[in-house]
Amino acid sequence: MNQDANTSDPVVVEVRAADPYSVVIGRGLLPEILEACSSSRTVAIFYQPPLAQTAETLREKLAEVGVDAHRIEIPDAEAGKDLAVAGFCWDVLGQIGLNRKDTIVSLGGGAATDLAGFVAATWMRGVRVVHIPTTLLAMVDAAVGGKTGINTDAGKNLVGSFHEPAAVFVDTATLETVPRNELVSGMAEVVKCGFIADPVILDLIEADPEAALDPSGDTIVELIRRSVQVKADVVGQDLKESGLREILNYGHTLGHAVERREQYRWRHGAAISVGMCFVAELARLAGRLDDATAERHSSVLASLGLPTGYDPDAFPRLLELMAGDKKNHSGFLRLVVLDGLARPSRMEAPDPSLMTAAYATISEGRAPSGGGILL
Ligand SMILES: NC(=O)c1ccc[n+]([C@@H]2O[C@H](COP(=O)([O-])OP(=O)(O)OC[C@H]3O[C@@H](n4cnc5c(N)ncnc54)[C@H](O)[C@@H]3O)[C@@H](O)[C@H]2O)c1
Ligand SMILES: O=C(O)C(=O)C[C@@H](O)[C@H](O)[C@H](O)COP(=O)(O)O
Ligand SMILES: [Zn+2]
Repeated sequence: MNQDANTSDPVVVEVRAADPYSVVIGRGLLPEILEACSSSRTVAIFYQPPLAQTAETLREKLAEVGVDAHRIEIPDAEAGKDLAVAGFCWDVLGQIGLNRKDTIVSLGGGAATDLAGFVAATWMRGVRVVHIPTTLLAMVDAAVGGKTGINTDAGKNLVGSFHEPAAVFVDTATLETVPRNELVSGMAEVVKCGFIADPVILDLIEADPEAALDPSGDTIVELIRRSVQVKADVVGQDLKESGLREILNYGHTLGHAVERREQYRWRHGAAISVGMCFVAELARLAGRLDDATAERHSSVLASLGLPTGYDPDAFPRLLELMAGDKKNHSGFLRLVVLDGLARPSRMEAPDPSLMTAAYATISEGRAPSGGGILL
């Protein structure tokens, strides 16, 4: 959102939901952001600490067009997805008098869009939210589709709401300050989109993984556009995850368990990278996925620097944690698996011996405690 960044014509992906909205992808999107917010009398900008200067620039520009804009810093990363932080945000909204004609803006990674989206969903039973995702992961995934939430002692994202944004502004110039490990983490969700729906994504990454990770290159913009399109197509058909949307949870059943076991010190993308390798191997052992597609998981994820296995001793605990997954029915584990490339399906009540074997295969040779990969 740097006002000095080179501008070019933005690409727009439409989310054809009940209340349609646009995901605008480009560089230097400040004019579009101001236009999206300027009909509100009051705007609250919830931002993560590294975005303080950007938040101040946005606040000043909104003030120049007569908006009573406030910037409110939230704790970084998963520490922000917390009930006490949501309570703090509600208090601030009360103090600044934000009402149903007004707008909440999120500025930051997926933890910021999830928290601000949740606060917007609950304040006055729902106010407008505009997302400005600033990590790769938030651009391709968290800012689109209306899933909002916080973590509780019972698990990750167990408290939340479906609350779609009024608009999403993906300013790719913001990627230039994102630490490399966060870019790598975001690539896991990009790869997910490749396996579940758009294999061209995998071809682009395999052709040159370093180019894919270049925050100012053309490849990353194409990967963002394709991933956003995958997500938009899915959530446009099934906002509330009554069926199709579950495919976006590919790799997340084990991945969320790893995140919790690591007390959120692992990056989300690193954990779901392991989760995708696990379900690929499980589907292969169950005779549902061909060897080449299964092996392609670990090769493409490893080429980006993502982990493909985890602590060999952790599986009993991970199984306990997976029992709380939101996709489970009637006490049975339900996993998203592939029956082929871009052919997502479900596996219900998986054979425990196959799961143990799949986990052992991906974790072979790993050090206990996950090998210290925090990514
Ligand atoms: N709602 C959804 O559909 C959805 C989808 C995927 C992930 N998620 C959630 O998103 C979260 C992960 O998001 P994330 O990976 O973006 O993590 P994050 O929000 O924790 O951000 C990662 C780090 O990058 C920093 N950062 C953000 N933008 C920056 C910038 N431009 N320059 C420098 N530093 C910057 C942040 O301050 C943070 O330290 C998880 O909680 C996950 O559950 C939600
Ligand atoms: O949008 C979705 O639907 C997803 O599942 C996207 C996931 O990448 C994302 O991590 C999401 O937050 C997971 O949601 P949850 O319902 O499994 O908590
Ligand atoms: Zn995810």
